[in-house]
Amino acid sequence: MNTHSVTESTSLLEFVAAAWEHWRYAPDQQFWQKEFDYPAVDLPMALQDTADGWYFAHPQGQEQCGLGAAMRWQTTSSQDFIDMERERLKLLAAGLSSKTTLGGGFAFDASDSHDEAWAAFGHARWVLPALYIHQSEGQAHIVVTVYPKHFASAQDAVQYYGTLWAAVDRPQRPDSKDPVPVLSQNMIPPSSQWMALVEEATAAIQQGLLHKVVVARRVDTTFAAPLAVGHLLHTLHHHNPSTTIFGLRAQGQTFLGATPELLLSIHDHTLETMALAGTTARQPSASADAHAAQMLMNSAKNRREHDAVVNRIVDTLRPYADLHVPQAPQILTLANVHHLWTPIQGGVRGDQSLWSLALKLHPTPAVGGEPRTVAQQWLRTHEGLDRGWYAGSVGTMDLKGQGSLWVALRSALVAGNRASCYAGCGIMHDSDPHKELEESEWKLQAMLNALGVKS
Ligand SMILES: C=C(O[C@@H]1C=C(C(=O)O)C=C[C@H]1O)C(=O)O
Repeated sequence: MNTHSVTESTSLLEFVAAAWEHWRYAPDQQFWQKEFDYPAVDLPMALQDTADGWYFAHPQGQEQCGLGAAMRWQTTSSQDFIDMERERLKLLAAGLSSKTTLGGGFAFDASDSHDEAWAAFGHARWVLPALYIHQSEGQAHIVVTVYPKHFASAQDAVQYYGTLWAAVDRPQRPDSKDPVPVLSQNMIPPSSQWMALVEEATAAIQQGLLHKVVVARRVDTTFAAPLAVGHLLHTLHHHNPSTTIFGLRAQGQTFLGATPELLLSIHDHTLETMALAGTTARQPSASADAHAAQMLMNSAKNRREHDAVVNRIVDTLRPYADLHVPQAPQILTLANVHHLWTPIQGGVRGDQSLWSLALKLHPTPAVGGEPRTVAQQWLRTHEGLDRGWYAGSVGTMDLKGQGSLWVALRSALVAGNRASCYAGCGIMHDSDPHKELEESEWKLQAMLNALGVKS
């Protein structure tokens, strides 16, 4: 970690105070960092108690959480989309450890004008957390990063870190089991209108304007009391153990979900990504479930929908990596649905960072369409929905430019007692609007079940 002259034996808050005092005599050292180990804590609950933070839980059991901000980058206008590649290099030059982890992501459409509902998140948002916690197997590893310039005094700094630490270091709280009653529910757009939109998409494809487009819808639910996001994250994890659970908080609002789809990860010059497209519902009996998966595998419409994603990913990444692409998809089975899935790996040539390659990939035709710019334009003029960060990307990256970004699916924006859940479906020339509506409902279930709401 970064050098500092504060002794190893100091407690977290003593370190914060000492960092501020030392900085007055060594102002050239902008950041002060310290690592320590601690018994595992309830990170979803810590996130719930912190207005600004992020959380990821991985299927293999590791959790990552950032609380508060030592530095924050956020863009509210599409003109100045943040170049995190440049910011990453600046942080390295400032002497921060290359293992320093940032969390954040970006909206689906960088040129979209966002609804008020998404204002807290902006177009893109990355945070270097004041407290970073990585934990697995009952052990937490904590990194404190202090940027003393933000604080008028050591006391100010101690107060800020003290509040964050209080959210972490507290007794286990009982998890509320009862769902919060629903007051009202609103489909955006109403089902019949959404099916008409799917028909329009099909017509545009039949006319040859585009090959595929993913059309989304939203369900807004108002509850009788504020939602507890810590509890929601626990429930999502419990119901969807093979997905990546994410929660991002900005100004007390939370964007959270259980995504099965990796946009891109890069570690040690090896990249991983996937094509995930083509969907069918799970069935109650084992034999019917296996039959449903086989039908999906044999479905010409789903295979074409899937191949559009594989081909786009391969064409985009081939100039930068030696790719291994399986000949045929496999079945990925989740709590509510089966998907067609092609995992793709590759050796990255040169120094391509996560950020630079992810921006080339996003949005894949799994959430946007093909051709990409035509589909984006079609969605802007027809979908009539501000997706915000839904189908955008969320993840973590370190200062070496490594990390993982997921496609923000099976997700909801939660603010107080309101939740907006999103889902979309890949439309091809032969899509049936009724079937697509049904498919969007299976996808919505991941969030609605966690909220205790029947779709
Ligand atoms: C767009 C969503 O999911 C995407 C679309 C899929 C499909 O059309 O079959 C499958 C997986 C995801 O890539 C969503 O969940 O909202």
